[in-house]
Amino acid sequence: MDGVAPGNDTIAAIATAPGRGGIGVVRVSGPSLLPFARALSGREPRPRHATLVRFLDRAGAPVDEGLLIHFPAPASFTGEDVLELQGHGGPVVMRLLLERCFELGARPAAPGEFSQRAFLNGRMDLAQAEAVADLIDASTAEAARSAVRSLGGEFSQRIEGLRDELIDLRMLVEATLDFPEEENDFLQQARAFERLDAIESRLDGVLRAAGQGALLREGIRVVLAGLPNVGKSSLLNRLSGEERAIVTDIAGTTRDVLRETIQIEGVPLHLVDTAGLRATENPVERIGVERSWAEIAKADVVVHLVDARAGWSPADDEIDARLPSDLPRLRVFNKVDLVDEAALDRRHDLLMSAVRGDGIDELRRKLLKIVGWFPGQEDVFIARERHLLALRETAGYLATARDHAHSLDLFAEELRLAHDALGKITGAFTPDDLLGVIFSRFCIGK
Ligand SMILES: Nc1nc2c(c(=O)[nH]1)N(C=O)[C@@H](CNc1ccc(C(=O)N[C@@H](CCC(=O)O)C(=O)O)cc1)CN2
Ligand SMILES: Nc1nc2c(ncn2[C@@H]2O[C@H](COP(=O)(O)OP(=O)(O)OP(=O)(O)O)[C@@H](O)[C@H]2O)c(=O)[nH]1
Ligand SMILES: [Mg+2]
Repeated sequence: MDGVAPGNDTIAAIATAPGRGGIGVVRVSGPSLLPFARALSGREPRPRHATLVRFLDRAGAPVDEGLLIHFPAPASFTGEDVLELQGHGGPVVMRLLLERCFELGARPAAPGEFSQRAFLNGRMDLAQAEAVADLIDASTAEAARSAVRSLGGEFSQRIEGLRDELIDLRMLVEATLDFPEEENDFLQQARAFERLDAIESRLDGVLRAAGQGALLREGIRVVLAGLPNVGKSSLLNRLSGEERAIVTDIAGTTRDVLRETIQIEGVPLHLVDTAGLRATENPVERIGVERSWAEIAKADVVVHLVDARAGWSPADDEIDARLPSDLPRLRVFNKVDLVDEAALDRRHDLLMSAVRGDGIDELRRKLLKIVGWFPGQEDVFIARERHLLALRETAGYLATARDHAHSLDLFAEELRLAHDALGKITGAFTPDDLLGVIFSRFCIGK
């Protein structure tokens, strides 16, 4: 994509996935599209009305018959003139319609370029534009609902509320910079530290809420690990409700990594079943074990399964010691249907039977708890890792500001940095190259 200068050229893309049946939309955005619309249809479309037209080729022969809608600037999605060509959605006819738009002077839209123009023309802020992409990519209904909340501006409004308080404080501080002899007095009198406290606790609330939104968006990677034959694949099948993995009583059944995404309370859980961890001469199994460790390295949480009949063994100690030290883990004793619970050793977080179903609900609850999901929330807005980083950066500057209370200059500077960091979220202060990266990850036509 050529930077982020507001485009003054015309772009076009197929905005619906062409497939069997149904209709398809080609979307066009540019500075002035009435001549375009006339050449395309031989008609004068009425603003914001669907008009049944023939889309004509250069020779005036119909390419397709469909609905044409003209959204004159600035009341359109991008803030520019927008045309929508709603045709018969087959891949060939949609391609012909798109080619015709190129003939009339449009060029292919880059990924995310419609949203980018909407952002650059002030139709939405950056967090809202990102929510468009997150809505499309949502993997659960809850994630989709949260994305709609962010799209509607709930997240942005909370950021703006914070920003306004920060601006108030900054104005106070900056106004006093010219009177250095009053510094100490000033910070006390203006209740600067109380204001800072208030901002910090508000920021804390946003950070927590955004953390929940990021969980909904990204989901969590749960790796099922343990010695061979303890029931990892049985657990994957139980949680996904499908006979996804091969289960046998032969130790070393699973070799390749198996993935299955499920959801708990709308939080996507990316489950990974792995080869049982043991030293082995078998070269195929050994590669499987290496892959298990590679998955563990990328996990958000490990479910360490143990056969309850054998209990926690020295081999389990070895596995546990080799897990990354900060990786959350659940020690789960499986196959409790085969043992007398009273006789069990106590080194477990949970008792379970993948076959009979004991402990499965508790496992679900514990997994959510361990990654910090609070059950029963209704007003979550979608957020991204990028937003969390910006919020943490803001918090860092505010904390440093407090440490610089002896110098109004330094205090003011840290507040300025906090303000800039916060501005990255809505795009009020986002470097162009970062914008390019963000929008290039959207799909074409968005
Ligand atoms: N046909 C169609 N459906 C669509 C879209 C689209 O572009 N075209 N959208 C694309 O994402 C989404 C809806 N988002 C939209 C957002 C703003 C405007 C728009 O024209 N806004 C003007 C007028 C507002 C009004 O009339 O109230 C504006 O904001 O000034 C259109 C669609 C989903 N459905
Ligand atoms: N009774 C009982 N049997 C179980 C339970 N969970 C698993 N099994 C049995 O234990 C055996 C091994 O199960 P798997 O799920 O293949 O074990 P795994 O950990 O994936 O084994 P590998 O892939 O070889 O590492 C199978 O015969 C399962 O039917 C359980 O909760 N109760
Ligand atoms: Mg297995």
